[in-house]
Amino acid sequence: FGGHKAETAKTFVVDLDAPPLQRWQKVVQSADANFIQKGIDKLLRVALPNEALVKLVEAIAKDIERFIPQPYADEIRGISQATGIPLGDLVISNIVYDVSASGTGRSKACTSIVTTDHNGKIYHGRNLDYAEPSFLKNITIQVDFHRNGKSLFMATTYMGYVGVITGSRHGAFSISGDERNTGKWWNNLLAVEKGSGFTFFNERWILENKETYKEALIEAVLKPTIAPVYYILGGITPTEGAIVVRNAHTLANFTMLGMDETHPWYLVETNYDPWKAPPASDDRRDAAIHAMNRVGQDKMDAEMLYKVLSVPPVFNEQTTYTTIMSAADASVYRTMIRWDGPDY
Ligand SMILES: CCCCCCCCCCCCCCCC(=O)NCCO
Repeated sequence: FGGHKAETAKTFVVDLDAPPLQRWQKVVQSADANFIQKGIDKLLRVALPNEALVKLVEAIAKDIERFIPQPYADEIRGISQATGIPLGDLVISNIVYDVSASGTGRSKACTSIVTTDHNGKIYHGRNLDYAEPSFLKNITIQVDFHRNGKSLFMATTYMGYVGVITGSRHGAFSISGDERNTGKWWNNLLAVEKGSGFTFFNERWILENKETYKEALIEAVLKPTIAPVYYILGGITPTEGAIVVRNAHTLANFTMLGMDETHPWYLVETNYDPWKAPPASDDRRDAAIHAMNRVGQDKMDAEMLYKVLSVPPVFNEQTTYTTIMSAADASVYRTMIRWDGPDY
């Protein structure tokens, strides 16, 4: 692909003990607000193609006190104050997944893999694929969330996006979210009104508040989300890995490491239910399985997992970044911005 090289994403510290309004100031002070504003405009046009939906989402974004929970509301407000990007645009960008994920969605692509090496060490890798990838590549960052003066968890996000789609809490668990396009966007909006959690605010909440893999898994299974989603979790011992398939309010299904007889040492999730065959038009799952089996458990490590996630079409024109993490080993957390992908 292309002639460019992947680059390591820059890391910023966000101090959870600082007031929410100020937490992201150092992160966004280097941001090109004009570039982000233009990118948001393009991204929202693709993600929210329906005029009725746009109007409803604008109404939600105006009523930030009612719909957006703390501390996220104040964090987004602080980013708006620091950059001059209108608050409503930032709110909509931060909840775009929840209000748009549906069976009528645009192209689907994202891959998460949890694997064990021959010693039982867990590696968790993911490709984050989304609309407007060249914009998103430009704003991809790693965030080292601190509490009590110490690193609590690492996450990969986009500048201005305060939810977490990919993250690892040291010595405990890692988690990634893949889009599940099974619902209807109007049901997602009704769920906002009912007070369910925004999917990637929930994921961040789990990273901030749950101290073990087991606790994180229970939360991912039980906590209602606004949109359907696949949460993929990795732990720190050889059997700790799971795909949690959520239908917004309820659990749809659950697969654990070891359950698949053909490859008990790893789990692969793209954007399709594990018990159904993926569509022939977008079979990234079998491509990933084939690549994992070619490497084999004996040779599996962080570098090999990165190579698996670099095999087309697992790696594709919408891939913005690849993160490799291992909750048991804080030295393994690396996000590569995929400038080596095909131009979008
Ligand atoms: C102010 C910040 C602007 C950035 C907005 C970024 C929005 C990103 C939303 C990402 C949602 C990710 C869903 C999971 C990934 C996935 O499965 N992708 C395939 C389906 O599109």
